[in-house]
Amino acid sequence: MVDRPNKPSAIAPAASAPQPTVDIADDNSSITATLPSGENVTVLLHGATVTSWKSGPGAEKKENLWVSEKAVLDGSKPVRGGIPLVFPIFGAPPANHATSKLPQHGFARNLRWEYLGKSTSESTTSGDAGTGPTDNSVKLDFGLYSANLTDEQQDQWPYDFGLVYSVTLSRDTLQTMLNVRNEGQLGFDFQMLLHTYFRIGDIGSTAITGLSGVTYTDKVLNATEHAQAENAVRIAGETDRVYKRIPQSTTSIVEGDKPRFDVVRDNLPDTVVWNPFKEKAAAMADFAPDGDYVHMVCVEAGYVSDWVRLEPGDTWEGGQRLRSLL
Ligand SMILES: O=P(O)(O)OC[C@H]1O[C@H](O)[C@H](O)[C@@H](O)[C@@H]1O
Repeated sequence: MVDRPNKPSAIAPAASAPQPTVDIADDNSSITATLPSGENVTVLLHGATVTSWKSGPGAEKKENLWVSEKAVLDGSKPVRGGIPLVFPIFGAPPANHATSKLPQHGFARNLRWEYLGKSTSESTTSGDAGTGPTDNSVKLDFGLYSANLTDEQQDQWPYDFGLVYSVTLSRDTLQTMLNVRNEGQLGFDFQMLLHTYFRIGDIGSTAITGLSGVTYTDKVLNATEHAQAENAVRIAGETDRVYKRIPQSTTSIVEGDKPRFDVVRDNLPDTVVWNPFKEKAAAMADFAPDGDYVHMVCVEAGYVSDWVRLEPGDTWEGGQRLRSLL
């Protein structure tokens, strides 16, 4: 028999057993963080786009985000799905404005971000004091700086800035926060938006609530202004609405009579509700399968009805907390 004096004791005391830790996988194009309880998030460095977020009570975690089967993930165009980050302009830029030369939705979703690292935390949930199960969370930080822009992009938007985007995963929530710092000598104006594509069962039985009484611009109806009369926004055709200066902080996505997601805005006054529906979905080269518009809805928290003004040396922070109710 082989003598193995250094073999660790098989009956080590429980207290010294290693605690399960957050797993981080980095394949040089994306970062995936997995909690010991199985929830996970993947962030593509291209655009710092969240491309997957899985959670749920059982061992089999469920995908919360919709990503097109034809989404382009190689950095040559923005990702059709997940959470693309829109900065410093939402939509087509206005004429005669500092953003006029930028592409639709700006440059942040088109550039490779830097992974800055992770921080983890643990909290003990209720139960007997100190002995309940442990809840882990992990925060992934990503950075984009004016120096990361091409010369052409720097000419198109000639400001010095630093962006830090923090994606925090905990048991049933995903928080995404953007910190914007003006590092230059000139003040600038920007818009930002978190273009979240939620995966849903069926658009026909889905409603968006929490927008009652809010004024919106209907981009499908020639940018006309309306007030949201009903509590539930239902989608039965192409929908593209900018809900502005919303007093309530939470917007919910309800499937049938069951709440499915809560979107809690932090320092973001507006929300865009978008579904391309049948014809527009079929016309988009990177939207697949064509019929999947029934399985997605975009509820996009942002600062888009106005501009955020940032003077030299100042910082601004805003974002969202998504809760998956499974
Ligand atoms: O095709 P994209 O540039 O990704 O934009 C997709 C959509 O984004 C937002 O929801 C806008 O309100 C829509 O007008 C736009 O069509």
